[in-house]
Amino acid sequence: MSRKKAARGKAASSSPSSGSPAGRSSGRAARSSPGIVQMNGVVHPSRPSISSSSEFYDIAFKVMLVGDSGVGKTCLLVRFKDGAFLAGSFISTVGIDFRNKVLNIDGVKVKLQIWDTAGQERFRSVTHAYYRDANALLLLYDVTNKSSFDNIQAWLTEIHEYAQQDVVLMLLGNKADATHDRVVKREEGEKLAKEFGVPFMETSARSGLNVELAFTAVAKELKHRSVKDPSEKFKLQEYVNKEVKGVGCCRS
Ligand SMILES: Nc1nc2c(ncn2[C@@H]2O[C@H](COP(=O)(O)OP(=O)(O)OP(=O)(O)O)[C@@H](O)[C@H]2O)c(=O)[nH]1
Ligand SMILES: [Mg+2]
Repeated sequence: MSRKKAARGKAASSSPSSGSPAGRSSGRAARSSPGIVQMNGVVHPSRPSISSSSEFYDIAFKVMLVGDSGVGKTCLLVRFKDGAFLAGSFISTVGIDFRNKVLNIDGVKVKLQIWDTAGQERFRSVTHAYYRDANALLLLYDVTNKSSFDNIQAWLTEIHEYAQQDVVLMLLGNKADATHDRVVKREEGEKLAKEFGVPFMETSARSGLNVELAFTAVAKELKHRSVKDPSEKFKLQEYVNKEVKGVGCCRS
């Protein structure tokens, strides 16, 4: 059977490979299932599945959330996974955690294994160990916190040092709902993203603005790269520009 089952887990102290169910199931599948080809940690089944369960998937990718402590990485993931906002007091992530979500991208079930990293400096060495396994990175800053924006350049340096060269990267300006506390303009985010040639959008884990879009765009790009169908044209930047919603527009 070519379908793999998605899992949920926590891996605060485990190593990238031992703590990664996608990695483990990919390896097993590559050895035991004749219809599967494994490339770069990605599982490619050779025939369509007969299952319609959302727990099963065709291809799997690892996505990492990075950025300063407090920018909203955990809230963004919870919003995407559970459709809810984690209100109340701020509980900083310790080490690293992950959640899985399967998306249907043009008829292909794409499993995203999303790693939620700790933004605090003291966990940086843990985060470094996970970069090389990531297929995509969502780099967040907080539009109400100037230093989180100023630190983006340092994050990009770190990404260039530790992540794969072809990693899919997207810059997200989170907390776009907080209009009264905003200190970073959308145009500033756009300018920085342009400078570094990365797609950009503002998000809000609180309102849900562009949250689904951020993950879907990344999933589409990864699926496009892995399928390599010349008849299929997909440009991440164009897709984002077309689909992105502005503050005060609507819930996503
Ligand atoms: N207004 C607003 N607040 C948000 C949003 N996202 C997160 N927050 C708040 O920001 C604080 C930090 O959110 P987290 O998601 O825990 O931040 P984090 O990036 O995971 O932080 P670390 O785990 O320390 O790296 C919490 O108090 C959240 O309620 C958002 O979109 N809008
Ligand atoms: Mg967190």
